[in-house]
Amino acid sequence: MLAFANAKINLGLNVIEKRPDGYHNLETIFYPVKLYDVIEITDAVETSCVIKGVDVPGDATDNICIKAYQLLKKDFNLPPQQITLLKNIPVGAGLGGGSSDAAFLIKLLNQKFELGLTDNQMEVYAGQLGADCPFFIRNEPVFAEGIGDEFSAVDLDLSNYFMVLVKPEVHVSTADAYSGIKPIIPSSSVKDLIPLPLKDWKLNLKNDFEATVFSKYPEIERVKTELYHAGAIYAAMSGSGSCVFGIFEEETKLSGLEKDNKVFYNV
Ligand SMILES: C[C@@](CO)(OP(=O)(O)O)[C@H](O)COP(=O)(O)OP(=O)(O)OC[C@H]1O[C@@H](n2ccc(N)nc2=O)[C@H](O)[C@@H]1O
Ligand SMILES: Nc1ncnc2c1ncn2[C@@H]1O[C@H](COP(=O)(O)OP(=O)(O)O)[C@@H](O)[C@H]1O
Repeated sequence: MLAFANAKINLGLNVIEKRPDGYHNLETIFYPVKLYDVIEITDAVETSCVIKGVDVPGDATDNICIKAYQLLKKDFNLPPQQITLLKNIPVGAGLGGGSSDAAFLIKLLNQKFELGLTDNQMEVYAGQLGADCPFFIRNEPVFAEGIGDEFSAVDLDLSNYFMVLVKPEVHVSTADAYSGIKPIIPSSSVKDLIPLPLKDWKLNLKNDFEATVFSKYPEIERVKTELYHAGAIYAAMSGSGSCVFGIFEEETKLSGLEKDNKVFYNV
C-alpha cells in the first residue's frame, strides 16, 4: 500500500511567546505543496525502514516513520511491516518532510489495518511525534496557533499561481532557529493579512525566523532577493528554513539559481 506524503510551506510566521515547556506559541498559515515523498508498507518478518533518494541523517531505525509505527503498535496489534521511503523532499528545509512522512504513515496504517481512527484521533497521535505533524492528517490550508497544532479553516487557493521552491545547500536546525528568536506579540495577525491582495503580502507578511537565519546564512537571503528580481509577487523562507519559496503569476525559469541550489518548479 502506497502513500504520497507532500511538503508544506508557511505563509507568514509569528513566534509569539516561549512556553514553560520550552516550546513556542506561534501563528502561521500552513499551505500544502505538490512535492512528495513516497511511502510503501508491506507485510514483513521484521519491522524495518529502507530509505531511497535524498539522504536522511541518522540511522534508519531512528527514522520518524519507525517512531510512528511504534506509537500505533503500543495501542494496536500491528504485524511487522517493511516501510520503504522514497525521499524527495529536502531535509531540514522547513518543508515539514519528516512530519509529513509520519502523519501519512499513521493514515496508511489506519487504512491498511482498519483501525477506525478518526482524523481527530490521528492528530493526537501525530502530535506526539512533532509539532508540525498534526497538520498533515487533514492536509488542507489552515491558520495554525498554539505550537502549530490548533487549526482554523482558511479560505486560500494558490492553484492559479506558479510556485517555485529553492533549497540552498545549507541545513537549518529547527531547534537552533527557535533558540535564536526573541518572541514578540505581532501588531497584525497572519490571519488578518492573508486576505490582502497577494501583491500586498510582500510589505505585510513576515516570517520571524528570517532575521536571525538570514544573518547567519546570507546565501538564503540572496535567494529570496533573486526570486523577487525574477518577478515573484511574494517570496519568503518557509518555516525555520532553509528553503525559500516564490509565488509567480507566470511560469518562470531561474537559470542562475540552479547552480548552487536545488530548485523545484510548479509545486
Ligand atoms: C518551524 C516550524 C514552522 O512550521 O516548521 P519547520 O521549519 O521545522 O518545518 C515548526 O514550528 C517546527 O515544528 P517541528 O519541526 O514539528 O518541531 P518539533 O520536531 O516538534 O520540535 C523541534 C524543536 O523545535 C522547537 N520548537 C518546535 C515547535 C514549536 N512550536 N516551538 C519550538 O520551540 C523545540 O526546541 C523542539 O525541540
Ligand atoms: N522521514 C524523515 N524525513 C526527514 N527527516 C527525518 C525523517 N525522519 C527523521 N528525520 C530527522 O528530522 C529532522 C528534520 O527533518 P525535516 O522534517 O525534513 O525538517 P524540517 O523540520 O525543517 O521541515 C532531520 O534532521 C532528520 O534527521
